[in-house]
Amino acid sequence: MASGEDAAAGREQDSPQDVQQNGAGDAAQPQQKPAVKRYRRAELDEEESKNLLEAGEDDYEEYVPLKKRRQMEEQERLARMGRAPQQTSSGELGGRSGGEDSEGEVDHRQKESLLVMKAKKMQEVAPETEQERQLKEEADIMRQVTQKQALKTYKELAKGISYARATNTGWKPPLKYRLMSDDEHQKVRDQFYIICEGDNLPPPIPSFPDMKFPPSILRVLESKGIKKPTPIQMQGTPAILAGRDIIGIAFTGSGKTLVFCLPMIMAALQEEVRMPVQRGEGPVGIVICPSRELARQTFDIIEEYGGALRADGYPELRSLLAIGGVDMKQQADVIRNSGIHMVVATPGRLKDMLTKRRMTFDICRYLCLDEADRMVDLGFEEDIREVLSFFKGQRQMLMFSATMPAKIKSFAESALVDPVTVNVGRAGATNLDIIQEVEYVKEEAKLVYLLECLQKTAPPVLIFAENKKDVDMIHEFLLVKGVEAVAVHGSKDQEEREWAISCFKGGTKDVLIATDIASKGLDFEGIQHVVNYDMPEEVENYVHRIGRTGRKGKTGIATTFINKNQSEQILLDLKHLLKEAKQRIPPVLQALHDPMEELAEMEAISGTKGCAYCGGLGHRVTDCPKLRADTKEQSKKQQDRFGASGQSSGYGGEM
Ligand SMILES: Nc1ncnc2c1ncn2[C@@H]1O[C@H](COP(=O)(O)OP(=O)(O)OP(=O)(O)O)[C@@H](O)[C@H]1O
Repeated sequence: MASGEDAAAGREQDSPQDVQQNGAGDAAQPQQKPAVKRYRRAELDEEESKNLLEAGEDDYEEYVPLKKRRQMEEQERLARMGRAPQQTSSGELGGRSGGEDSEGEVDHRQKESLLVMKAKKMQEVAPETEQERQLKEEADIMRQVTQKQALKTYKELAKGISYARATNTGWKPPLKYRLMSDDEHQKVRDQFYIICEGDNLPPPIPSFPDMKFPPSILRVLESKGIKKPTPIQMQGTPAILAGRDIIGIAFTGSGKTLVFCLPMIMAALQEEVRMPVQRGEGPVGIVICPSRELARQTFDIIEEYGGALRADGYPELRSLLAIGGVDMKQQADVIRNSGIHMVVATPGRLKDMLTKRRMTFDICRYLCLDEADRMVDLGFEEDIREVLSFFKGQRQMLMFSATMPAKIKSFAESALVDPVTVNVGRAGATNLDIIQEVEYVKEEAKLVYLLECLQKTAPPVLIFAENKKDVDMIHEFLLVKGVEAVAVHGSKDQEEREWAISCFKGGTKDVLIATDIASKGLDFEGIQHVVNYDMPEEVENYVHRIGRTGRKGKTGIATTFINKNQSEQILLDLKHLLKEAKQRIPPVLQALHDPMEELAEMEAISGTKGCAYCGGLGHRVTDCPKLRADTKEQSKKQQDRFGASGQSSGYGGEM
């Protein structure tokens, strides 16, 4: 057997490149090597060279004795660490003083070398930069917040069931779209700023009749002045009609509701024609909304289109509004007595009805979460999970919102099968049809200034405030001043809420004052002005609030009062939104130190603009106030759950 030295020498002769690289520090040797190589090559004629190449000898390297090689390695290591090599007494270069290494010393060094060399190597690795450290930290945070249980039924989780293919509805785009190339489809998407991700993308269809809706539906659309699909409708509707799961993100007022309502009506109609829904059966499709008001609005839309179908002789499609604050027995009776096709619900009431077996999902195959991210934010995630567990098989799942931060998106994706993501504009961006004005108003001057602000436009005007107390206070003040105002917040009873909304929608009241309950999804006709009496604590709420104006392509104004009571972080988020929408930035916001200016490079590297958790553009996830608040809230919930009473705090109730 060869000695260690021989073996080592033999191995290293086999890999001449190592020698070549390691020998870089020896003044004489490395210069000699290429010379030897050149000399040998020069001597070889072409024939010999070919022979040697074939024989594998072209990589000839001069043999370097082990001792010398060690010296060279040591010298190189020292050079890398920035230290000058020491000269030994014998004049040789080496890391140790006192002359030559004995064989024993060589062996000893070989034994400890694995650990020592690893430690040395680690020292040699370049230290992490601040940017790298932060990116790592961000990735860790996002991993933790998105490491939630997949959004599936308990059975699917337990049995590891997952679906590989989207549901099949049998719907196909008209032939002319099928004959178009992918490039031609992409051109249409580009023209309307539609960003679409997924496999086998369905084509965008810029015409309602081409989506093959029955004439009754086309007539209602026309009667409402809805002539051409908006970009989200153009791409989202065909995808849903084809049976695909989708995440739809588009700015406020861009017509998302029809994207999921019309295909649900078609699915219900198809089911009724195939096998009529009997007493106690249903629904075929369900839409879940974060607030009762939004649920009612969506329900009214479905009723209208369903009614038009029936008037034209199509089978009756029965729908149900399942929201809190209304007698559940009445809702259950509708199902028991006649069966239903479509349900629009809030999560809490829906969960109750399913748990009490007043409704089943036996034939349900269509589920839409409207304002999906807000629902998770409002603490409905567990309710949705439970609701989902009542499904008996695969369902087509849709999620819509104007804001959809990364944490929700990944949660959503866990539930979707072969999804299509349709994005029109950046998720969380403000609608560009809104003129955004931000004014610094001292707390004590707000009420008086509000009155002045109401003169900016004709009614109807919408005023938002963060707290119920402020809503009541503003309401009282405006009533005293003779303004025709109504108010809505979560502590008012259902009847009062519905009355206020219908008065405002009907035009008998000029001003509606509300908490964020009315900020998501509600579609009030012709609002020209939204006043934010305060800046909401979450920037997404700002986007939803001001989005009540500037709808249907009309221009609107949003006035937001800010003062020193707002945190710098939310003001920075606001500043970035204004910048993005090319709005005037008031001096008070301009003066804010903006850490994001220094983090531009990091944004480019990570590919995430602003905060991946809440979507705010003025901070990174490591500084997210919402994440901090949510984490605190979660640990409080856990304490409550396992606290002295031993009782679960349950869900927070719907808005
Ligand atoms: N293609 C269209 N052309 C013109 N108007 C439309 C079209 N589609 C929908 N609308 C109208 O635009 C208004 C806003 O639609 P919708 O409420 O669905 O918006 P949204 O995207 O859901 O907004 P939000 O994010 O605030 O919930 C409604 O009054 C609706 O009737």
